[in-house]
Amino acid sequence: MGTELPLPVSRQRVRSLSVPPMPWFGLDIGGTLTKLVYFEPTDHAEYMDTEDEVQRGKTIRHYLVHNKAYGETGIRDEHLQLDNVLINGRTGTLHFIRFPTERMIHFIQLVKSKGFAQMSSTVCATGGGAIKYAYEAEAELGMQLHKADELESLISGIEFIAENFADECYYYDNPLDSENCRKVIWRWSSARCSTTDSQYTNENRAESGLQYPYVVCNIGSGVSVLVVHGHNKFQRVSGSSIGGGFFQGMCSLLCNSNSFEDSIELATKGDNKNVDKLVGDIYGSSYESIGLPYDTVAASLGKISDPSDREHTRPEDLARSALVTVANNIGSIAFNVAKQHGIDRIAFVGNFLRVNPIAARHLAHAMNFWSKGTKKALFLVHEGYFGAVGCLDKLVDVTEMRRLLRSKGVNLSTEPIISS
Ligand SMILES: Nc1ncnc2c1ncn2[C@@H]1O[C@H](COP(=O)(O)OP(=O)(O)O)[C@@H](O)[C@H]1O
Ligand SMILES: CC(C)(COP(=O)(O)O)[C@@H](O)C(=O)NCCC(=O)O
Repeated sequence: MGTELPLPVSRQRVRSLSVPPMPWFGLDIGGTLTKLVYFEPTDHAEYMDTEDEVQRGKTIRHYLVHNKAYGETGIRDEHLQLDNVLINGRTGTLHFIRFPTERMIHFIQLVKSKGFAQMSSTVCATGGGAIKYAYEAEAELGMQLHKADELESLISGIEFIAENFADECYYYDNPLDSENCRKVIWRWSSARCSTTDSQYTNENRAESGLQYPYVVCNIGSGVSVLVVHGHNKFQRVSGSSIGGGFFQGMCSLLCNSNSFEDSIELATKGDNKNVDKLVGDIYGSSYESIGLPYDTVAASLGKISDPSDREHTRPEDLARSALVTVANNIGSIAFNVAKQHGIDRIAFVGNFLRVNPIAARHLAHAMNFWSKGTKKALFLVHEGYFGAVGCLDKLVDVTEMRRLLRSKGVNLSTEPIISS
């Protein structure tokens, strides 16, 4: 049976598919943050939505779209809202909501108390929490999650958004030059493929509109680095535990910071040169023969190894050092992956980059500097939401597969759909 499975459908065909009942949610339950994407259809007139579906949509819309904050910790990122999105054959608006994963049980109770569980017919879920909280969610709410793999959803979401929204990707020109730094839109789907490795071709471009290959570096609680060769073809090649969780943990310990936003605010006011030892501090100049400039960090926190230094250390400088250390370390891993695979484009995503242009600019500089300008760090506006979008977008492949299997007379069970 496996060999008879159809290839994924092209986007041109999706309008003709029968799709699961509305409303649709994509939920990415991560190590720190849960990301919820709500699709609000705007094309009821064209489709035969049942009265029941339209009514459900109105009730959920009233709660989600009329508010920007939910309970104590839920937030809707209104600035990220996408209108006129064609997803799984339907047109509508994507709304982006987040809350801390530690509130997940509370969230399940809230959904139950508002009676949304019976209403939301299609909840696609990904991230570690889709496994960890599956029992509670399904038992408490009496519904089944459509589970999808975290990294597959991530790539699927990146490709869906980057293909459909021309202004999604950008890079930095002169990233560390405070006067001349500027953000430049990168038209990913129309730029020429610039890979240096002849084994990679543009063969998939016609299908997806994007160029391959590219590297994705997802900076969430931890870090995953993936090489994407083509549509649905990727490999996780590296990772690190020194990511967003480590940064916030360090700021909590070193600076008594209670939130990510506070840590970023501190780091913005700080100067890591007060606590980090630079190449210039050791050499008195740059280390030219191996190409290390004067202002490269040689040793993070290297200036405060003596206990007496602690009295004069400012929390702002420590937060900045933690931020730069994490960014440089990730930059080094991502650059080495790109170099090893001969790839010139590295897309950095994940919520560590939220309200965090300092980290993005350090990453951009690192890619530029170490590749002598041949490799480009790309950033995406929807930073941490790609997994949630991707698991929703993947619904159509699963639906199509089920429909075709049914049409071939295969008796499908009522097990949750698990795409792996
Ligand atoms: N409001 C926030 N609360 C907590 N962490 C945040 C927040 N905004 C950004 N972050 C950063 O984003 C990281 C989580 O990124 P995310 O991509 O959502 O990963 P995960 O899926 O592991 O939760 C945190 O470790 C932190 O560094
Ligand atoms: C385990 C994870 C995929 C979970 O994803 P996250 O919730 O951090 O976004 C990620 O944290 C990770 O890849 N950590 C690094 C593990 C390592 O390679 O060292």
